[in-house]
Amino acid sequence: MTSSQPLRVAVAAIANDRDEYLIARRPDHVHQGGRWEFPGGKIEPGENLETALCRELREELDIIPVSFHPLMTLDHAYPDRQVRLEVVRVHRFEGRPRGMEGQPLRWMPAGLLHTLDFPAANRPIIQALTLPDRVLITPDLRCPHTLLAGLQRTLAAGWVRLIQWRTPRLEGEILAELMAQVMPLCRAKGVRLLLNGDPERAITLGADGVHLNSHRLALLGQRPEGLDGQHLVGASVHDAVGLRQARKIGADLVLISPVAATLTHPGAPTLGWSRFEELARQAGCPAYALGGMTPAHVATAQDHGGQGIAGIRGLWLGPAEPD
Ligand SMILES: Nc1nc2c([nH]c(=O)n2[C@@H]2O[C@H](COP(=O)(O)OP(=O)(O)OP(=O)(O)O)[C@@H](O)[C@H]2O)c(=O)[nH]1
Ligand SMILES: [Mg+2]
Repeated sequence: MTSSQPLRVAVAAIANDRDEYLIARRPDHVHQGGRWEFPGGKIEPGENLETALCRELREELDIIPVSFHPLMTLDHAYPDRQVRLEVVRVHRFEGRPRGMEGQPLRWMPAGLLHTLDFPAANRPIIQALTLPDRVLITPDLRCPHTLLAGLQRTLAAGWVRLIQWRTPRLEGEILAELMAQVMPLCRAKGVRLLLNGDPERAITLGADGVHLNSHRLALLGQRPEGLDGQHLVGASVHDAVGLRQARKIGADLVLISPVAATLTHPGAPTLGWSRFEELARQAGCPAYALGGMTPAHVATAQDHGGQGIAGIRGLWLGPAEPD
């Protein structure tokens, strides 16, 4: 096998209605043996992803997937083989899963998957399953009271689980004091917050991670120091060059923009959904559509290989226009 021909694998993240995922233990004697996996297997010559998925799930679990959408495509080089995991999220299936090859099965909550031993290629899949389908970006306001009030109203609505805190006009002590109030509010609701700014500052201020704008991303040679596996690193990208850089530094999620026309950058050229899809498929991590997006676009973004949408409008409950 040459490096230009990775082994294509259909991988199924099968969900039940309690947001648990079905995992199986790989037999000891096979590649990555003994580790947990998402059911699936090699795409045979002449098969497409869908036919391979249906065959593998029948052979391994005796179920028929009924409703599913593409989650992500991952290229990974193990020392002994290159794989391309074509990951699908299965929402509905017929039948009751059984380990047809004698493999142990388990339903696991998304939030506990990271505690188990999976093949190294699986990390972005597990990240994707724990990340929500929308990212709230805060409006660029200067008044801490208005921001705090908007945040409280937004958190009370309960629809946001991940926030990119982007207030470029707030600095120094004012930002530090505000974060000291914001972080406990988010924690109490189980909401994660990424500070758009300097990675060191994000850690000092107790954020759950950092969001890198395209300029900061371009300057980095590696994942920012001090951000461990529990922290998240997000990045803004606009093209294939940005995406490569995001992969290089091990970003956990990317925001791809501008997908559609946006009030924030009026008149700027847009990518459109087909270009978004090309980029999302190369991302190697969950990709969100940004630019002119509202929650009504979540399904469209997912149909195009995205994790969901990011934006201010439709998510933030409070004044959003610059003050
Ligand atoms: N099914 C599956 N394979 C994975 C995962 N992660 C991962 O790196 N792989 C790799 O993808 C390849 C697919 O393998 P597989 O052993 O499931 O293939 P298969 O069902 O067709 O098995 P067979 O050829 O023994 O019949 C293996 O090299 C495996 O290590 C995962 O989560 N699920
Ligand atoms: Mg298999």
